[in-house]
Amino acid sequence: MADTFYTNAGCTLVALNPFKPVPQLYSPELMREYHAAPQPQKLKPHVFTVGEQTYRNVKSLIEPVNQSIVVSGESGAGKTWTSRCLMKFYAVVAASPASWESHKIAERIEQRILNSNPVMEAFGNACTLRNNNSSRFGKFIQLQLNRAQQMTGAAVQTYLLQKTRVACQASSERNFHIFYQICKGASEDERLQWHLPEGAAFSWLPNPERSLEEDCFEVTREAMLHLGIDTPTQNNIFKVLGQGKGRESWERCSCFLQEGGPP
Ligand SMILES: Nc1ncnc2c1ncn2[C@@H]1O[C@H](COP(=O)(O)OP(=O)(O)OP(=O)(O)O)[C@@H](O)[C@H]1O
Repeated sequence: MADTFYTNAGCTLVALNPFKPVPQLYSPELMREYHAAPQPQKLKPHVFTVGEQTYRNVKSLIEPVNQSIVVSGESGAGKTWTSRCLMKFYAVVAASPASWESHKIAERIEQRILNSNPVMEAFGNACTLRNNNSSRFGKFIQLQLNRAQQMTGAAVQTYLLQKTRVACQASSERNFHIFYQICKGASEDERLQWHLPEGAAFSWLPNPERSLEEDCFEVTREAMLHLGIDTPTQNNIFKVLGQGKGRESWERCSCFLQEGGPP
């Protein structure tokens, strides 16, 4: 009721999911305010305080020591959101190189880091009963800084992807977003190539009528392009996904499942 979504519990920041947009809480101006504050912990509790404190820990030590932030909580608590927020924060604060050329390189790295989110989410997230955009995998994101604390790269390691969702979904849940994205977003030509007849229903793509903001194929394609996955490679990927939706593959999948083999 007070619109206060963060509080401290010892050294842990507790975040409450507002379940509504609160743009002023994540503006670049606020990021810079926490970044410039002499003592950010004296400002209101915020995920930017954690981000800044961690950044300063790397900076202040003579021999830099790796820093980790653990984001945990139940499904729908806001972990994905919080991780995205931290990545945006570092993209702003860890990118003020001196020369124009290095500024351009830093900008490209940031863009790639941020573009990894829609791709990971299209292929690894799905609509569940608890969360329309639920991550069905865990991830370890590593942001790499150089000695001047500028972002020079990132690596993402994923684990425990819920592969069985491809073939089995609980009622009222959906398959991975990417399948709905290609079904809804493919052009007539692509439909032919990817074996997606207009208006066809697929037994393992339940609840396609639900229209989610995550169904946007264009965003995924654009992000893939920025990550260096060119259009012919993308087409091959989507073709495999489209072909996998045929009845025969589905039957083979369910057969495997019944026999206890890999889906
Ligand atoms: N700080 C926030 N401000 C506004 N909306 C938020 C915020 N945090 C979360 N949300 C909303 O809540 C939804 C669920 O959050 P999120 O997907 O981050 O949960 P999660 O903990 O990653 O869940 P899962 O474990 O299922 O992947 C988001 O899609 C978003 O709409």
